[in-house]
Amino acid sequence: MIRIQNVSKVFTAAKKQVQALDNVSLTIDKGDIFGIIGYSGAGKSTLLRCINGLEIPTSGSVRVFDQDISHFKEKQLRDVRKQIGMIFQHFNLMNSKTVFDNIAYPLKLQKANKDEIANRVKVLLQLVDLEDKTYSYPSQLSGGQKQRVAIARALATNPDILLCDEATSALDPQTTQSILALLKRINKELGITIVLITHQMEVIKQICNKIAVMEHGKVLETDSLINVFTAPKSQITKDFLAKDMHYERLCQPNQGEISLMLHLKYVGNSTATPLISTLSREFDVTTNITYGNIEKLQDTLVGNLVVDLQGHPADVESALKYIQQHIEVEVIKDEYITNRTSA
Ligand SMILES: Nc1ncnc2c1ncn2[C@@H]1O[C@H](COP(=O)(O)OP(=O)(O)OP(=O)(O)O)[C@@H](O)[C@H]1O
Repeated sequence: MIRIQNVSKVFTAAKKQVQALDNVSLTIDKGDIFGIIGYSGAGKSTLLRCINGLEIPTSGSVRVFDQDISHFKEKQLRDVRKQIGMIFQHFNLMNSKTVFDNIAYPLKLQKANKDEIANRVKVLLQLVDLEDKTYSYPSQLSGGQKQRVAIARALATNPDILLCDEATSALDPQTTQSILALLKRINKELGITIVLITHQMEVIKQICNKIAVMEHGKVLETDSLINVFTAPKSQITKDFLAKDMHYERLCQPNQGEISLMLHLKYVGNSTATPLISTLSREFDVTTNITYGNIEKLQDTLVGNLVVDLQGHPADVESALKYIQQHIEVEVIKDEYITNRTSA
C-alpha cells in the first residue's frame, strides 16, 4: 500500500544543509498498524509527511496506492490526500468552530450536501463516543476528547490510511490507552491502515504489528513487532526496550564475587521454563529479579526478565552457560562488575 524506496530529503535552512532522511526504504502493507520510533530529530515527521506529499523527497520514490507521488503536482496531491487522514500531537482543531463544524469541515470542502454532512458527522461522533459534545467548542474539551474530535475529522472523508504524528504525546497515560484502543478499533473494524510516529516504545507495543527504528535520518531496522522485541539488532532499539523495562541493579556483589546483569527473553511456550529456581538450586549463585513481565504481543506471549546473577566467577560463568543452553539471553549494562575492595 505504501512503498518508500531510497528516499532522501535534504533541507536547506540559513545556507546550511540538513539531511533529514538518508536513503530510507520501507514497505507498509494494507491493514498494518506501522510504528516508526526514534528520538527527536531522527526524521520521523519528515518521513510521515512524505507519505501524504506534504514533503517532496530530494531523491527516491514514494509509492502510495501504487502511484509514485514524489513527482505529483499540487492538484494530484490534493486528490491523494483525500484518501489519507492525519492527526497531530496538538490536535490542530479550529477553536472558533464547534465539534460538529470541525468534523464537517473536510466534507464541506468536498461540497457534500447538508444532509450527507449531518449523517456522516453523527456516525463519526458515535464512533469516537462524543455525541454529547456535538455543539461544544474545543476549549470545553479535555485533551483526549480533542484528539477524538481530530480522529473523527481525519476519518470524515473515508480515508484508507491514517497518519498519526505523536498523537498521544500530549496525553496522560490513561487517556493514551483509550486513544490507542480507539485507533486499534478503527484499524480492525474499518480496515484503515495506520502509520504512527512516536518516541515511546509503550505506544508501539500496545498497537503496532510492524515497526521501524530511525536515527539520524536512517531506518536502522524494520520488522514485525515480535521480531524486533525478541531480537533487536541496533543499539538504539535495545536502548528503547531497556527504557521500557526500567531496570536497575538492586544490590552490589560481595567481595570477591562478580555480578552479571542479564536480560532473559522468553517467547511462546518457553515462558513456562522454571529456569530461575533451577539456577539457585543447581549453581552456587544468587539471582535477584530486577524486572519481569509477560505480555501478549500480537497473540504471542513474550516474557522479559532482567536478573542480577551474583557469585564467584566460575559459578556465574557456569550458570550463564546453562541459561544460554535453554533460552535467549543478553548480557546488559556492564559485562562484569567486580566488587574488589582495596586490600
Ligand atoms: N522545514 C525544515 N527546514 C529545515 N530543517 C528541517 C525542516 N524540517 C525538519 N528539519 C530538520 O530535519 C531533521 C529531522 O526532523 P524531523 O522533524 O523529521 O524529526 P523527528 O524525528 O520528527 O523529530 P521530532 O520528534 O522532534 O519531531 C531535524 O534536524 C530538523 O531540524
